Amino acid sequence: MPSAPLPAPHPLSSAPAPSRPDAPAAPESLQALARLCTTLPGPDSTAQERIAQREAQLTKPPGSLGRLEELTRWLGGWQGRATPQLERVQVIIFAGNHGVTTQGVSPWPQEVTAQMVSNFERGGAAINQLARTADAALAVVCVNDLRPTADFTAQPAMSEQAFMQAVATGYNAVPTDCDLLCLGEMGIGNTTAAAAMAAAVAGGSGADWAGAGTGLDENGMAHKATVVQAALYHHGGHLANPLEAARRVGGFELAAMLGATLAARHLGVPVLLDGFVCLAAVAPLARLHPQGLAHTCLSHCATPQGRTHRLAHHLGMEPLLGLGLRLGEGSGAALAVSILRGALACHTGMATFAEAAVSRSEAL
Ligand SMILES: O=C(O)c1ccc[n+]([C@@H]2O[C@H](COP(=O)([O-])O)[C@@H](O)[C@H]2O)c1
Ligand SMILES: Cc1cc2nc[nH]c2cc1C
Repeated sequence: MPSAPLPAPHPLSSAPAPSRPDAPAAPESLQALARLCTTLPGPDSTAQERIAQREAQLTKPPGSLGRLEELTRWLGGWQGRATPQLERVQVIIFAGNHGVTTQGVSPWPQEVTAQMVSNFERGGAAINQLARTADAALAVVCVNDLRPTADFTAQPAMSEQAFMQAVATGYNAVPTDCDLLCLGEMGIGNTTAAAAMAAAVAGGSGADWAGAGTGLDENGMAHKATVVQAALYHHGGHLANPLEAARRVGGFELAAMLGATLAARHLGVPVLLDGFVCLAAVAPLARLHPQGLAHTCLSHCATPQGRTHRLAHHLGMEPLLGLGLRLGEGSGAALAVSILRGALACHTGMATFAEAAVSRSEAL
């Protein structure tokens, strides 16, 4: 990826970079994974405090940059930097295939997953253009070599070993030195897996969570809802355990996104999540730890009434954008990078009241 010139650094960024915590090795069993999900580091509160102090000195009415101010604190808190940076932004697309496609839940054939991976590699997809404009590196990871999961209406999507391997693939894919991770996915049929995951984590029926995906009509959606419902019946009480839900009704790329999000937490890397599939994949982290998704930010929701918004609301998350995107690939996450760059540019580039000789309001 060609990289644009970096912005002039704020004087504080010449301070030595904090040493990154070494993440524990990828967990090898479901029990070890559950343990790692419940022993999560918190943000750097000193960095957050210093960011808030500088924010209060900048030439603007307090709070007037709205969510941008909160985003700068979020970035710095999880990076462990009083001056956050976005020099190395990484988009990772995890690709996987789904046995449940044999039930006719997607209007597209399974081979489109591999074909789109080739398209990503040749630079022809939307995410290639959006990652380039975000000045982000792009990596594509085919999970389980794109061999499909089992049809989860009749058996678990993955064995414990295959699930743990997919989690480790995601866990080990996160560069230790990146400043921000954008997650994306590609997998024909994965909105059915995401719908089942959403039902398992947030409750509700197949009809509550089965959407149009890549373009089903009303009849197609009704059929997809019955397929999800059949999976919910089949796996029953096992789905109360969020990691078992991810193994039984998730998918390879969803498991990898869960692993990547967990590694990012242990590495001090904030994460921008893409749409419905991405959110459903990482939702187990929120069920296992009350702050399990605090280092993540949901980049977008297609519509305020839609399923992604409903799931986000259930998880206490507020999307940054609402552009009607329903592509996947990490497209919304890549677009949201520019919002973070804007927040950071204001925080590092604005003059303080003292520097600019602007009088402060006595009333505030
Ligand atoms: O991220 C989303 O919100 C989203 C919504 C609809 C479709 N997709 C993408 O479409 C594919 C899955 O759609 P489907 O209909 O085959 O389940 C997969 O590659 C996703 O990236 C993604
Ligand atoms: C063409 C196509 C591109 C995609 N990108 C992400 N999901 C996708 C699904 C399809 C079908």
